[in-house]
Amino acid sequence: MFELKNVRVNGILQIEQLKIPENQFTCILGPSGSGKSTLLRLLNDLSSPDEGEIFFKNKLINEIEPLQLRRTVVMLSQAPVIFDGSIEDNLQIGLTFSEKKAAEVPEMESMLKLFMLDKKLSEDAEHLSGGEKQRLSWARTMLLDPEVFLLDEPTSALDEETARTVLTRFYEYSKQNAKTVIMITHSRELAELVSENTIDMSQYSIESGVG
Ligand SMILES: Nc1ncnc2c1ncn2[C@@H]1O[C@H](COP(=O)(O)OP(=O)(O)OP(=O)(O)O)[C@@H](O)[C@H]1O
Repeated sequence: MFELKNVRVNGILQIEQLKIPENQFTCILGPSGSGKSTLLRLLNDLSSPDEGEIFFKNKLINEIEPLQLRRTVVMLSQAPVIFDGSIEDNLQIGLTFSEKKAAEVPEMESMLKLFMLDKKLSEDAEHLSGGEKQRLSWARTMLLDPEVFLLDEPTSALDEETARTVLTRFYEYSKQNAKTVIMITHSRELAELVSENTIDMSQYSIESGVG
C-alpha cells in the first residue's frame, strides 16, 4: 500500500526501500529519537523527505491532493487532541471537519463502550483523565472510518490491562473492516499481541549529526 524508495530525511532517516502492506497491522518499533514519528508523518504528507519517493497505492504521495489523502490516511497523534465541549462534541467534530454525516447516538455509545469509557456523551471532555482523553481521540478517528490508521503510541497513557483490552478490540475491528493500521509502540509485548508486520527503525535511523 505504501512504498518508500531511497528516502532520506536529513540527519534522521535513510530508507533504501520499505514496503508497508495493505489490510495488515504493522507495528513500528525502535528507540526514542530513532525517527518513528518522522516516518509516520511522511505517510500522510505532513512532512516531506529531503530526497526519495513515497508511493501510496502506486501514486506519488506528493501528487495526491492533501485533503483527499488525509481523509483516507488518518493520523492519531501522540498527544490527545481535545476540543472545548462535551464528549459528543469531541466525537462529532472530526466528522464535521470531514464534511461527513453526523454520528447517531447508539454509534457513539458503542464507541465509548469499545474504548472502555464509562461516561455520558453530555459530559465535559476537559474533565477526562489523560488516558480517557487518549481513548476519546482514538474513538474520534474511528468514526471517520478511514482506510488507513496511523497511530502514534495510542496506548502510552493507559495502564497495561486497559492497553491490552483496547488494542485487542481495535485489532478485531481492523480485521473485520479490512483496515490498514500502522502503529508506533514502545512495547514489544503489545506489538506481539497484534503485529502482522514489524518495522524495526534502528536499521533506518541516522545517528544525530551524521546526516
Ligand atoms: N521538525 C524537526 N526538525 C528537526 N529535527 C527533528 C524534527 N522532528 C524530529 N526531529 C528529530 O528527529 C529525531 C527523530 O524524531 P522522532 O520524533 O521521529 O523520533 P521517535 O522515534 O518518534 O521518538 P519518540 O519515541 O521519543 O517519540 C529526533 O532526534 C528529533 O529531535
